[in-house]
Amino acid sequence: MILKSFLHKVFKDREEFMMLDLKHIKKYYTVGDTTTKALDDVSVSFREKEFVSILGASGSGKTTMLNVIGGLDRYDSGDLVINGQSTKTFKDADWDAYRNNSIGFIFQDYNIITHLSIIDNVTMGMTLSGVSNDEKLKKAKESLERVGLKKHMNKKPAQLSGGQMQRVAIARALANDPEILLADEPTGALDTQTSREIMDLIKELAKDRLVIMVTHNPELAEEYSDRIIKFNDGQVLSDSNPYQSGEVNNDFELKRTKMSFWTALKLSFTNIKTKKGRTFLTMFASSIGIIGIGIVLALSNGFQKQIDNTQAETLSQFPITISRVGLDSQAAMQNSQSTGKKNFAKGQTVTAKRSTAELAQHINKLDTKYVDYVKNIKKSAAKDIAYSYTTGFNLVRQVNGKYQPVTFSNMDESQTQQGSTGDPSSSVGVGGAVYPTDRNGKMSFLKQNYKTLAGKYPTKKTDIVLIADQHNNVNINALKNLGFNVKNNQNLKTADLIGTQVKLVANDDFYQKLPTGNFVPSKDYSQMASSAKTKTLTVTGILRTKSKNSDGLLANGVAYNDRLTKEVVDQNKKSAVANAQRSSEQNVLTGQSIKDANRPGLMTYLGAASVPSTIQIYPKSFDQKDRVTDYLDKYNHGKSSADKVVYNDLAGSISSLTGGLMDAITYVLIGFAGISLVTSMIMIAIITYTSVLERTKEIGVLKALGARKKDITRAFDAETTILGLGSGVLGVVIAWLLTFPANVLLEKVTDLSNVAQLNPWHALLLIIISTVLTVLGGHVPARMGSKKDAAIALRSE
Ligand SMILES: Nc1ncnc2c1ncn2[C@@H]1O[C@H](COP(=O)(O)OP(=O)(O)OP(=O)(O)O)[C@@H](O)[C@H]1O
Repeated sequence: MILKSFLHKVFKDREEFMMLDLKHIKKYYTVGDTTTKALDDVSVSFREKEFVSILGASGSGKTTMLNVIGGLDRYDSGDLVINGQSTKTFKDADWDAYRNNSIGFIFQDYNIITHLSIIDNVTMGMTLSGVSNDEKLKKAKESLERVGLKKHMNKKPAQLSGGQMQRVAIARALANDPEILLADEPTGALDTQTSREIMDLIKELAKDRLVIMVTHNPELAEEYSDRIIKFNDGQVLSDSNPYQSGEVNNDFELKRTKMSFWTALKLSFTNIKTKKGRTFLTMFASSIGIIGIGIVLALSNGFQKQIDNTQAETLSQFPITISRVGLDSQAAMQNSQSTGKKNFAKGQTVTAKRSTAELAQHINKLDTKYVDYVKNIKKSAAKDIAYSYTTGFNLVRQVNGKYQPVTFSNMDESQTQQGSTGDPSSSVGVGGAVYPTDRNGKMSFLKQNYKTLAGKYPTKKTDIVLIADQHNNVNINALKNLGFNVKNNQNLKTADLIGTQVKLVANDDFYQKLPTGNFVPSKDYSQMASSAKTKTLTVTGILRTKSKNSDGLLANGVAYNDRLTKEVVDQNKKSAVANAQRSSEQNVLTGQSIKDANRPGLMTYLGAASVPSTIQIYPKSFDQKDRVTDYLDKYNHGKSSADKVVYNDLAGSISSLTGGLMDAITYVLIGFAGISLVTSMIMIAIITYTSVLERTKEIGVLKALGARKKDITRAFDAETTILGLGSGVLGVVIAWLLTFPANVLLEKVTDLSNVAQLNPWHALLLIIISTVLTVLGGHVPARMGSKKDAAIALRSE
């Protein structure tokens, strides 16, 4: 042990430790049919501290040997022993670390990364091995000082002379304090004077390390180096001072390298800065897709908001309607599916089948139980509920001094044949629109949706109104059926209509019983009019819709309060004719037998049944509508299909239609804009590929400094990240700016203000998409770049 340390000391003093040992190294290049033996069984050892020059003809394998020693190129066979450690089992990461920790490269053409500052060039190796910032800077300054560049430290590489550039390269090689300095014709590009200065410097450095220099200049080699090895055809021809044998200093340990993403970003950023114009154009071109999508989203957002607002405003006015005869959309759908088969039937039979329309028809049982259920809808969800009873109104009016029967219908009565259907409600006395009373008893429905064209809003149950459309048209049949003698397009004074009185006669006064047991309307109208039970209805106003949206809410013609119908039903329920009808199998008015289907209609007409024919529920707001429909759906849970009550939600079907339409348009437009995104992705791939080609030399230098494949990929990924982020932000900003002129234009054309609105979340999403797509597009060329052979990369021009 003591002996060993003694020997160690003695050998160390004599600088006789062995640093490198090449054992039968072979490196062949095969291109096509020819094989070049660049290194053909080379065995040579190097001391820990000496200055070795390698001479030889061009193509004799000098650079190849330097590259093999420096770990830039792999030997085919043999072994390279570093400090006693074989490199046969070295993995990529070990080679990377070896280059970084132990090797300093100096090249003929300096290989300075021109877009980085001098300091950054010098510190790159240390950056890769994760040396702290302060230490890096300190060491970089030291080594720059050592090569005599203290004064020029803040210049850009392009501002330096050749000699100065080479000094930077030497400073870079020194900065990490490597054991081995490899110089490939370091003075090849320099004049004699500068060459000498550089050689002095290298000689100085060789005092503490192994320097291996390839040169074509035998004089310089003779003058400066301790040992000259001559090469010929890949073999060692002569060696002026061969190393025989000796101790090995066994303290070889490698520190792994790793480039942080931050370093990669910095590297890419400085590179991008050297080509600002191109970068901006690239970003702009690839932002076009983002601009497109941004605008489409902004517009569709705005339009959807507008549509939603309008819908909420207008469609909430439309009631959910439950009629005695409803449309079962589910049954209708099933049926249309089964009849939708394309094939023609085979065989010689025909099938008896109910029609689609009939199958879809659903008879709702609007009994008291259901009415009570509906009455319990929360007031916060439904503001008004109108129950219409298609009960017959027995009406008479005095025309030209004589009472005559009239109706509230707006059908052309001369066209309908009375009694033909056996359901009098289809032809007589029924009609007109029923408007609901608020659930708190007030009559705000009309005030909300209609304004008075003439007269006043109704205040009592017996007040009735005429509904006109926005052009002041009133249904001519409604007027004729009230006994007015009018022609089409005839103008009437509102004063002539307001105050019109109609007598509403009770069943018992209106019908007389015949000896046969049937009932017929009595003919003595003036007596009916003066009966105690008769009510006087008065037209108090002519109303017109407030906005286009509520047009059609009530039918054009006579409208009356739902409480009036309820009162008539209650009155007529106990009438003789109703009682008779209840217990009769025949129509007590005509004596004809009645079909089952028509019976409920007839019963309600005569007031014998007090179930409503239609229930209209007015949701408080568009949002509350769902609560109402949910409530109605709940009633149907677990009921047989015959007991189910189906409703018609007109507003719902309209809104789902327009919503779907907007979505569809948006998707199509985004699809188009998406194509340009893909285009820009391809463009980025091409640009990254170009960048990889342009930076081949840089890749070689980084690898010589110990960068791993991953680090190279990372450097290019960082570049595409910057590009993608830039184009995303640019695209979003441009799209946002474009919303302003777009809004001005849209306001001029459509009267809608502030339609285009870019949602900040969408903007963020677009930036992320742009970045991710760009990085993806650039990743493949980045990988290609990282796989470039370092030795070949350094040889590239
Ligand atoms: N990647 C490669 N593919 C094929 N052949 C190669 C490759 N690299 C080097 N060679 C060949 O190997 C031989 C040795 O090349 P090397 O560059 O080591 O010679 P050199 O002595 O350094 O020459 P010079 O003094 O001109 O730089 C040459 O014949 C060269 O053509």
